[in-house]
Amino acid sequence: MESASVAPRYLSMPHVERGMAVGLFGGSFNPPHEGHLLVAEIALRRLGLDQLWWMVTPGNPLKSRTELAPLADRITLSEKLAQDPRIKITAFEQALGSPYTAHTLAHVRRHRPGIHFIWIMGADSLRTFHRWQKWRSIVQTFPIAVIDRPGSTLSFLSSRMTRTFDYARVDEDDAGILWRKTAPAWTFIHGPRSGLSSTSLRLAGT
Ligand SMILES: Nc1ncnc2c1ncn2[C@@H]1O[C@H](COP(=O)(O)OP(=O)(O)OP(=O)(O)O)[C@@H](O)[C@H]1O
Ligand SMILES: O=C(O)c1ccc[n+]([C@@H]2O[C@H](COP(=O)([O-])O)[C@@H](O)[C@H]2O)c1
Repeated sequence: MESASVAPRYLSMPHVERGMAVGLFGGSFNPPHEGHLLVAEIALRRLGLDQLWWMVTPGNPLKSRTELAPLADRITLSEKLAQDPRIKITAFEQALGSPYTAHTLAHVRRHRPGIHFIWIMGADSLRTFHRWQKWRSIVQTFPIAVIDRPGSTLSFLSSRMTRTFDYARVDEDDAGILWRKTAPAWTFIHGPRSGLSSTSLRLAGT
C-alpha cells in the first residue's frame, strides 16, 4: 500500500513570534511514544519554553532506513500523541534537502533571527553525538538540553561532547534561563524517566 504524501504545512517552519523560547526536538519517531512525550513535557516546563518543535526527521543519517516508516505516517502518529498546543509537529527538514542537524540549525538561525532556540535530545544521544556531522558547530549554534533516559544517566560523564565542552555546562537549577545563554551552553536535566523505546515497540509489533 502506498503511503500518503506529506501535507505542505509540515514542510515549512512553524509560525513563531520574535522573542519566544523554542525547543527543537528532532527524532525518528518510528514510532512516537510516551517517552518522547515525557521529554517534550519536561523540556517545556523545565526550560520555560513557549513552543517545542517536534521535528520528524526524513531519516537519521546514522541509522539504516530499512525499518523506517514513511514520513507521513510518523507525522500522523506524532499528531495523535502530542496534544499540547505548544508542541508543533513539523518535518521541514524534508524540504531542506539535508538530513544533517548542523545544516538544519544553520538554516533555522539564518531564517528565524530573534528567537531563542534550544536543541533537545535524550541522554542516549550523547554516546554518538561526536559522530554527528559538524557536531562541534551544533554545540556552538544553540544551547543544548539533554534529558535523562534510563541506561544513559551517566553518559554526560564520559561523552566526547560533554568532555570537550565541560566549561560550557550550565547547572540544572538554571535550566529555566538556558534560552538566554549564548552557545556553547548545555545542561543535563534529571526528572521522571521512561524506559520506552521505538525499538521495543517495533519488536512488539505495536
Ligand atoms: N524514553 C526516552 N527517554 C528519554 N529520551 C528519549 C526516550 N525515547 C527517545 N528519546 C529521545 O528522543 C529523541 C528521538 O528518539 P527516537 O525517535 O530515536 O526514539 P527511540 O525510542 O530512541 O528510537 P529507537 O529505539 O528506534 O532508536 C532522541 O533524542 C532520543 O534520545
Ligand atoms: O546530523 C547528524 O549527523 C545526525 C546524526 C544522528 C542523528 N541526528 C539527529 O538526531 C535526532 C534524533 O535522531 P533519532 O534517530 O535518534 O531519533 C534527529 O533529529 C536526527 O536527525 C543527526
